Amino acid sequence: MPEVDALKAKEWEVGIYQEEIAAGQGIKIRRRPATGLPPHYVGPFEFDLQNEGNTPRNILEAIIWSKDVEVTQRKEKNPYAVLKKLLDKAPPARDFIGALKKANSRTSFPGLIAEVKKASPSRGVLRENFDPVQIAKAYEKGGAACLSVLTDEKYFQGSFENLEAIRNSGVQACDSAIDAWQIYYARIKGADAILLIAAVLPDLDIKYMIKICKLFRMTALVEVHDEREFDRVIEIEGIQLIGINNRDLETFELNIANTKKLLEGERGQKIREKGIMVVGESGLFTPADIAYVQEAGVKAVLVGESLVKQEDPSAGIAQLFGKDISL
Ligand SMILES: O=P(O)(O)OC[C@@H](O)[C@@H](O)c1c[nH]c2ccccc12
Repeated sequence: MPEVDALKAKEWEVGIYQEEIAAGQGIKIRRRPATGLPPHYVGPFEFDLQNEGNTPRNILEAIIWSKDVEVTQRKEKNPYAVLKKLLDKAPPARDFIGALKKANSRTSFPGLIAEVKKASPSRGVLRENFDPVQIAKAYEKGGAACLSVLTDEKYFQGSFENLEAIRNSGVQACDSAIDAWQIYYARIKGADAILLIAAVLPDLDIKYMIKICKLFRMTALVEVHDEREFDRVIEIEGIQLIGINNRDLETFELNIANTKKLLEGERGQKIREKGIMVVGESGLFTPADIAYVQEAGVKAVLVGESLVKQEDPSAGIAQLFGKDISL
């Protein structure tokens, strides 16, 4: 069918154009493998070249490629027309940043976003007897201001069902969002916030997704890992919450000094001027770690492993802060 081929050719051209824009912003993660065109469209030489790009370069790229396939399939089952109707039935989004601020002034510690995460690609299974609702309740009892719920099934053994089951505290859907569809779906399942990763999303996508969040009264937590990502994101209008990930998602390397590095000097100044709240993410295990990122300027922290691994996640929070921060 020639029309189908023509459409494929067009999609491929648009894809290449998008990859170029992303690369120009320093984004190394490719949205999908370069599968190339039907062989009769390009010469055999180009076709071979394209297919060289069909192995993901690192775990983050592997996650994005499989997410792209997943979202495409999910969209077919639940197209926008269906989601739009369900949106009205969803419980309204709650003030995620407000909850963090409140916790920060109540405890004088950074507001805690506690993560409900069964497994991760870097650490494997973190907790065998994993009951998401029970863990969420323990987090709340222990004084967490908000929750982060992994929805990715393949790499984090999470799900949207887990998200839906946990609706007592402010919840953030933690997934590699690459498409607006995921924001719609997360909102329907009860999410108040969503994570957007600057290492994956070009500026225009971030801007677009922030608009959708605003429309749904959701909070976007925009995650950066290095100076370049920070400098891109800080210029985007309407961002209220920036996360600094101490974990490099391409290499898994952890370094909590990353939070400090990105908040020093002019960057720290700028973020304070703009009144943007900063979340210190990943690799926080001790009261000293919490004190370190707080000293660097964060008003909130996102913590998974060190809490979810504890038999009693509630007690885990008190251990992490060196103090009982429950009401
Ligand atoms: O388990 P840790 O080291 O406390 O990290 C939590 C959180 O920062 C981490 O899970 C995370 C940060 N950004 C992400 C993006 C996708 C998946 C997971 C994440």
